[in-house]
Amino acid sequence: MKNISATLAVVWRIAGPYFRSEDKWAGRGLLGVVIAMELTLVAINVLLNQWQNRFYSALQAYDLNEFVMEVWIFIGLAFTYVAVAVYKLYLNQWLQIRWRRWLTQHYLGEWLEGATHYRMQLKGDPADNPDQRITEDVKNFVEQTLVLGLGLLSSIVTLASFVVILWGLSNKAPLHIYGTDIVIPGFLVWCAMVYAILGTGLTHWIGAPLINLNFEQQRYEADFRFNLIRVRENSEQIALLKGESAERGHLLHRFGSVIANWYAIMSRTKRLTAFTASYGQAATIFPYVVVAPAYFAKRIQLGDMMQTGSAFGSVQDALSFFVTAYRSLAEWRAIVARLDGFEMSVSSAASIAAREPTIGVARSNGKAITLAQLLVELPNGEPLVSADAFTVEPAERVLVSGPSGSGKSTLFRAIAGIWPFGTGSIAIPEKARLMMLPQRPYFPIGPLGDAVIYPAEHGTVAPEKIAEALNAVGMPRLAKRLDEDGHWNRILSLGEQQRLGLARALLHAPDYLFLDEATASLDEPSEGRLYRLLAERLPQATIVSIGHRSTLDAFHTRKVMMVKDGDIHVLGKGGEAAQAETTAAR
Ligand SMILES: Nc1ncnc2c1ncn2[C@@H]1O[C@H](COP(=O)(O)OP(=O)(O)OP(=O)(O)O)[C@@H](O)[C@H]1O
Repeated sequence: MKNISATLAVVWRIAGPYFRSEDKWAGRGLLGVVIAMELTLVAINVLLNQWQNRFYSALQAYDLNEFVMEVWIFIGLAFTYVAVAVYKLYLNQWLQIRWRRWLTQHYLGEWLEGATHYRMQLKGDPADNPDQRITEDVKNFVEQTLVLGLGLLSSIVTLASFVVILWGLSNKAPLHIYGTDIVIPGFLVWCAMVYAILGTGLTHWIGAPLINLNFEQQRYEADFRFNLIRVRENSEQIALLKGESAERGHLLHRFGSVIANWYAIMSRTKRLTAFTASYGQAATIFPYVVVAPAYFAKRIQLGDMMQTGSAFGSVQDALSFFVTAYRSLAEWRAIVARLDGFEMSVSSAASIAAREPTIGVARSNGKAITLAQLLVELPNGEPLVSADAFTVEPAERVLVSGPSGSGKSTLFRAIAGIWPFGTGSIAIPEKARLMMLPQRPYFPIGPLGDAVIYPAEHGTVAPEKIAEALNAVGMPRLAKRLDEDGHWNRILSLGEQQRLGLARALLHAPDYLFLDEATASLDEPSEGRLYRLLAERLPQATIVSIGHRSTLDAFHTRKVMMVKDGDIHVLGKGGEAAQAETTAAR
């Protein structure tokens, strides 16, 4: 019970916001109409149940006129039923897509807000595979919540209506054993209840492990898919290293978990189906057996008997709602748990700054970037880099060097404001625009022109300007292919990607440009040409580079070393001593 109310609280937390959103009137309106239609269907079922009594009584009495009239009534009821059922489904689907659209936009917004998606990964995110949450889980949540919610409502109303009918019928057909009437008020109701509750209880007992098994299955399937995607994305590396056999081993190992869990699901489902199928079969005959003594003692008519059978079936259907919906209920709870995990993870990643001491990145009135008492840590709390009273003046050209793994890239991440682990502060001039160029720039799949100007949107930069920038960085061939669609990270060599990265920097013209080994894959003369190009085109920009090549010194006005100090590195001014120390550390 506690579990159910906890699940319902979570469902309300996930579902509620849509019905309070800007689309609330459409959502509430559609939901209201669908509920009204669901109730209309229950009402028609009640009328059909009463119709059954009159119809079979007419048959038993060979009353042709009554028979013909009942046929017309049936046609009227059936026609209404079909019309309501069709539009109930149609409007339900309409509500589903509107709700799903809103929820997807909402989740995408929160996941992509700031660097939440990145922080979720850094924190060793427990809500694995956000792609699955935002696609399948959102879709299934909306679908199943409506199916189960409306099913529950319809069951409750059906139960109430047919309990009244069965109660009345019980008075007509008292329990008749060995020639004596035993009067138990509403005994047909009690029979139906006991039968259904017994069935529900046993089903829960047999089917409970399916909840967890289904949850695990989704996880294993998603892991398997994710690893296949990784192979596809890294197929060149794998082919070069002849890693196919290792990959096959890893993939089959992961697929093994899918299979093993599936066997467990099969075995449990077999037991559950054996029970629910037997239960369903027995339910067909059970009510007739119960009222047969009264019928054969001629205490009731065929019409009463048929109406009892159908009313009994409806009460039991309503009560057995959990029996028949068991599987979907189990899946639904698993979906709710996954969406809940996703929401928790998003909000925990988004609110890291509010909960833990973090690196404060603030806009200031000053003209320089200043690092004060900065200690950058790893996600597990280990200290990595420290910097204090370190300033980068406007238009300066700074080269940061130091051993591999000393934390240079992580320091850049901290300055960009996406690395929250650590303490201290980073001040950035109020209106300064920063741009980070990594060693491997990211290009969205699509037209080349859009890939170059990313994250600016399509059409915001004139094609001639893009073509000119590509010419300037030595890629005239690509300047003619701006409209061509492609997966540019796969098509272009790393050196070419780095040239495109610099073209992006020329087009965005940031005030501060951070180059994290952004030209490391180019030959030295080309690297030199590109640095001279940056100096010529972006004379006011401050450039901070990370690089290992000594040839880079010529393009920078200051060189700063990462100096080892115990377990961490300190960002300090370059000098003979520092240089010697870092060399020794290598
Ligand atoms: N997300 C992360 N989780 C845990 N450790 C990390 C993470 N990112 C980086 N590290 C660790 O932080 C250390 C510094 O990494 P970083 O990439 O900043 O080094 P670097 O000085 O730029 O190295 P290189 O010169 O090789 O590029 C490394 O030991 C790395 O393993």
